[in-house]
Amino acid sequence: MTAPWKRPRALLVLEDGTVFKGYAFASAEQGRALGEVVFNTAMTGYQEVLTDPSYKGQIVTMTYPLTGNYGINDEDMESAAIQVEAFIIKEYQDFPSNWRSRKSLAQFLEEHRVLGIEGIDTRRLTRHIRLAGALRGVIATDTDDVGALLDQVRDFPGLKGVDMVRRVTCSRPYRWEKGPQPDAAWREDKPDFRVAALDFGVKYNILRNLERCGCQVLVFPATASPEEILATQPDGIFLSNGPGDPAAVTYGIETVRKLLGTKPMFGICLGHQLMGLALGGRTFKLKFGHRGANQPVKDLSTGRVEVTSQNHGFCVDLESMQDIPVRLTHINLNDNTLEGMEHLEMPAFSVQYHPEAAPGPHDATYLFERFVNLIRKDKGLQD
Ligand SMILES: NC(=O)CC[C@H](N)C(=O)O
Repeated sequence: MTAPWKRPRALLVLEDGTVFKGYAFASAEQGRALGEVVFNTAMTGYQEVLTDPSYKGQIVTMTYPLTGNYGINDEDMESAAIQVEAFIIKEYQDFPSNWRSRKSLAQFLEEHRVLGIEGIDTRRLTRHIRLAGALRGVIATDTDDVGALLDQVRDFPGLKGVDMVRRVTCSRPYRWEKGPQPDAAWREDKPDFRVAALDFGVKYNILRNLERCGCQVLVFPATASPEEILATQPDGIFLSNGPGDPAAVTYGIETVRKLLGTKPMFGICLGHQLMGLALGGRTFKLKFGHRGANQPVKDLSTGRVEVTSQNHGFCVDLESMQDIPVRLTHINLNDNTLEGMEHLEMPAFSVQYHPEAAPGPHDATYLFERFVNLIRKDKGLQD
């Protein structure tokens, strides 16, 4: 690890011409990284954020000013790799202290060849994004030529209209049991409910939660056909989170449309957005998105407020769902956007936020039990 005062200089150039100066604390030799620059307000959980496939195509900055102090462990991976395009922090702490820590954040970024920079005024950056909206940006350690970097950023297509799911979905089906297994067949010796999960960029903690609730899970690539999925005779269908613009995942929308009503269905985040689109609704891009661990969501049937973990830049348009037979179940208390819905005629429900947390509060884990109860009811095991 290079001493802070010897670290390579790094520039962050945003599409509107704003420039930030900092230092690379990991993978400086990568030279450049391009992506949509977004902020996450969680105070902890950088490992889960870095490995969440929903961040593909994005450069993430943490608003919490000190990062790296508890290192990287073996348990908090949300996928097998780092998914963000680059990582921006205020101050890097290179002396991890935690009983679970196996390596430092810098080592982790180096292993995955992902650029990490520090010394950025992340408060200014976040305030800028809040005013201007999420912006495309480039990080460079290999040049000071702002004009050339600006040209490069402006050539970058951004996320709108781009299918990012293809970059993160699994290449073939697999079974999940305490981790990805090499086979893709149900275990006949297990009585658990059988859930087919469509992998649009699934977070491991969702699969862990399904397992915890008594489900065995087969994970399918996003391009799997409805016939292929139904041929395995699942008891329920799960639609995962994932990166990018939901409207660009046309094949996923088509698959969800065909699967709706066949088996109980539960969607999270991108899965929720795809369900909204499959039902005939619309999605739009939020100004700067919701990313953090303290988003207040109201359960409209109980009036209870949940503090939730979130990571999304797109949203299902509430208005567009008005003539569709769904009940709105959850609403965001910060900006009144749609957070959850339930179909009135089919066993299907979805949420925009993350009941699996990772990182974040566990207020909403009851939704996994709700899914299992829906499966139970469908199988005639419960009224
Ligand atoms: N976490 C997710 O599934 C994100 C969904 C989608 N990519 C969005 O940004 O809105």
